[in-house]
Amino acid sequence: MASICVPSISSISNHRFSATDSMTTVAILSNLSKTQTPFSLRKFTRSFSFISLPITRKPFRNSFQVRSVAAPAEAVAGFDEMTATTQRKYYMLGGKGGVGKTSCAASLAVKFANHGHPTIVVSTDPAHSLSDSFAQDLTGGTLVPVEGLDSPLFALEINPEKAREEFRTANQRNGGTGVQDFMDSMGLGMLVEQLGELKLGELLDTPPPGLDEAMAISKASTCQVMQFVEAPEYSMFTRIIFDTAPTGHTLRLLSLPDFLDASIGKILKLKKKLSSATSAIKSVFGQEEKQQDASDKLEQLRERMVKVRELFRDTDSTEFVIVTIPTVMAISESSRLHASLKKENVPVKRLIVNQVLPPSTSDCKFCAMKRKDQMRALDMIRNDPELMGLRSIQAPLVDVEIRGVPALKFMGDMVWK
Ligand SMILES: Nc1ncnc2c1ncn2[C@@H]1O[C@H](COP(=O)(O)OP(=O)(O)OP(=O)(O)O)[C@@H](O)[C@H]1O
Repeated sequence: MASICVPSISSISNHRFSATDSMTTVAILSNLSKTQTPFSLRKFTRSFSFISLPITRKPFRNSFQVRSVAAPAEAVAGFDEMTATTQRKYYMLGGKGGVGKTSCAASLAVKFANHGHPTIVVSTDPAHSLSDSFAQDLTGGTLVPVEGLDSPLFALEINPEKAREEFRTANQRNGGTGVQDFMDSMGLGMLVEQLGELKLGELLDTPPPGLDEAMAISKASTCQVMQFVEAPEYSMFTRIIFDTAPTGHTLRLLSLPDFLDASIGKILKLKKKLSSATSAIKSVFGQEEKQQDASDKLEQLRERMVKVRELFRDTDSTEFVIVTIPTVMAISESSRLHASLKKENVPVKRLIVNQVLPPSTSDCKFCAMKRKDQMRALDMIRNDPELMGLRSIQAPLVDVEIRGVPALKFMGDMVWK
C-alpha cells in the first residue's frame, strides 16, 4: 500500500469512517461534522479534488494532539472557552516570517465566524497575504466581506502606502512642508534643534528605513483599532484578529505608541511652559488658532495611543499568540519575541508549532532525518525558559497549500481546540 508522510486534505475529505481509523483521523472527521452545518460540510468536500491516496493512519495518532509542555499551560483556555463569551476579544498572531501566521490567523477567524462570532481579520503586515490565504481579493484598505461562509467575516488589509501618505499630508496640512513649519505653527520653532534628543524631527521628515512605514501602520492601526473600539458600526463584531508582520516589525509597532506618547507628552509639556510667554506675540501674528488646533490634534493622537496601548495589555480582552515552526532558528526567535512581549506586558498564553512532520513509516530517509531534526527542535521548546510555560499546540505539515475557506476551516479544526 502506498503511503504518504503528511496528512492529506484531499484524502481526508474523501474519507469514510472505519474501525481501523486512527483516533486522530476520527477526531478530525468528527470535529468537522460537529462544527460544520451539513451545507458547509458539503461545500468543504466539494472544494477538493478526490485523489485516492491512501494514508498511513497509525503514525498520525499523536501528531494532531494538543500538547501542553508545562503545568501552568494546562490552565490556558481551549477553543470552547475562547468562543464562550460575546464580550469583544482581540487576538494578535505573530512570529518569524513564513511560519504560518496568516494561515493561523485566517483559520481562527473562520472558526470564530463559524461559531457565530461576527469577526474581522486585520493584516498589519505591509506584505499582506490575507487575500492569498483566503484566495479572494481583500485588498483596498477597507473592510471587505469574506465569501464562502454562512456567518459574517470581514477582512481588512491596512494599506501602508495610503497610511503613510495620509500621515505626510496631515503633517503638511499642519502649516508647512516639514517639521520646522509644523513646530513653528506650534510656537516651538526655536526648539526644533533642542528636540534632536527626541528624534522627532527625524521621525517626521527623514525617518530611518522601515520606521516611517512602522509609524504609518502604527498610526493606521491605532486609528483603526480605535475605530473598532469606538465606532457604532463595528460594535457588532465580537472577535478581532490581527495578522501581524514578522517579529521585528511587530515589536517596533508595539513599542511605538509608548515612544510617541512620551515624545508627544514632552512636546505638549514644552508648549505649555512656553505658551504663556509667547501668547502675546502669537495673538499679534494671528497664529493662536492654528497652534491650538495642532496642539489638540497631538493631544487626541496621544490619548488614542494610550488607549490602544492599554487595550493590547489587557489580559481580559487581548491575547498575543506566537506562531513558530520546529526549527532552531524559528524557536530562538520565538523565545526572544516572548521575552520582548513580556517586557511590554502583552499577554501571551499559546505557542503554535506549525508544520510538524508526522512520523513516517515509509523508507523515506529525508523524511526520517527531517522528523528527527524537528523532534530536537521540539525538545528545545520544552526546555526553553521563555516558551516552556506556554500552551504548545502542534499543527501538522499538510500536503497542499492552505488556501481558501475550506482549507482554512480544515486547518482551524486542527489548530484551535
Ligand atoms: N501546516 C501547514 N502545512 C502546509 N502548508 C502550510 C501550513 N501552514 C502554512 N502553510 C503554507 O505556508 C506558506 C506560508 O504561510 P503563511 O502565509 O500563513 O505564513 P506567514 O507567517 O503569514 O508568512 P509571512 O511572514 O510571509 O506573512 C503558505 O503557502 C501556506 O499555505
